[in-house]
Amino acid sequence: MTLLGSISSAWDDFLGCHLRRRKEKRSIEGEKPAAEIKGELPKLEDAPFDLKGRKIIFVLGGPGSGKGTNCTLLKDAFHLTHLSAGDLLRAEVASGSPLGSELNRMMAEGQLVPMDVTIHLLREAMARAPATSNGYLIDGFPRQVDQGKAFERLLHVVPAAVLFFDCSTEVMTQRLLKRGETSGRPDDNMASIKKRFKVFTEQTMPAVEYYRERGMVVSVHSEGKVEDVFARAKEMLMLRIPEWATLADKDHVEVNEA
Ligand SMILES: Nc1ncnc2c1ncn2[C@@H]1O[C@H](COP(=O)(O)OP(=O)(O)O)[C@@H](O)[C@H]1O
Ligand SMILES: O=c1ccn([C@@H]2O[C@H](COP(=O)(O)OP(=O)(O)O)[C@@H](O)[C@H]2O)c(=O)[nH]1
Repeated sequence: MTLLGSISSAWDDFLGCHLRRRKEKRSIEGEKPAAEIKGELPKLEDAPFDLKGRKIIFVLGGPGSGKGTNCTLLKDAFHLTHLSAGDLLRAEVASGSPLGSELNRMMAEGQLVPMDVTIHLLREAMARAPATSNGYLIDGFPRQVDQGKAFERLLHVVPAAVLFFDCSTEVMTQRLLKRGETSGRPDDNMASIKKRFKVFTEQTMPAVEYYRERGMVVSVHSEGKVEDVFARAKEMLMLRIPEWATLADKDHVEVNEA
């Protein structure tokens, strides 16, 4: 078994312990014993998360569709907490932990990392939100139906909406190649981009469809100027969550309505 396979097994095992309350030990072939790898694993808590009245918005869309760009603008407009799952993972990589180096390898390949890592990082970051925060923009998560279900089940919360940025593959490719000139991200190159599109189509789009069937998707066409896309996203969110209209920066609202 490869190290990655071993780690995945350990992760599955670990999650299983929490979800099924079943303890199971597996020996790891390769560089590290299971116990040592498990020592690096996050502890997933299966307990209600106190939202303090805040709403959760999942923000989805293909790689380069504009999730991060719009979350940065929306967070300021509505005084929200923006949590990018990818940024949280990249911070773990930057920490230099052994877990981080495995994550880096998976991300450079465009693969999805085990969800207990992302859910753990998101939960911790959500708990650190300032008291002034009105809600959470969870950017780039869930990447699969099961990830979304696990998030809801483990935190005992239901998102208020799923903001979906709809963009053509051609435009996303151009943006990512341009971003790759300065981002320093190991996955902003043509080979990784192709793999990420495949994962998006095969694994993340079914999650978007799952939420669409639940009537939760707010779809925004994300081609065109940044300010236009942002105006559309903001308007759609205010329609979906009317109380946020009163939170929005009044100048912006007046400009958009003119
Ligand atoms: N409307 C837009 N027009 C042109 N470039 C954009 C637009 N929105 C985002 N970008 C650029 O495209 C790249 C990808 O956007 P980003 O927000 O990082 O997407 P994602 O978070 O979905 O991967 C970034 O370099 C960003 O500056
Ligand atoms: O919930 C998540 C979010 C991100 N990723 C990984 O992080 C990478 C970058 O994701 P991000 O959302 O930062 O960027 P995008 O691909 O949307 O531009 C993905 O390709 C995955 O390898 C993941 O596995 N699970």
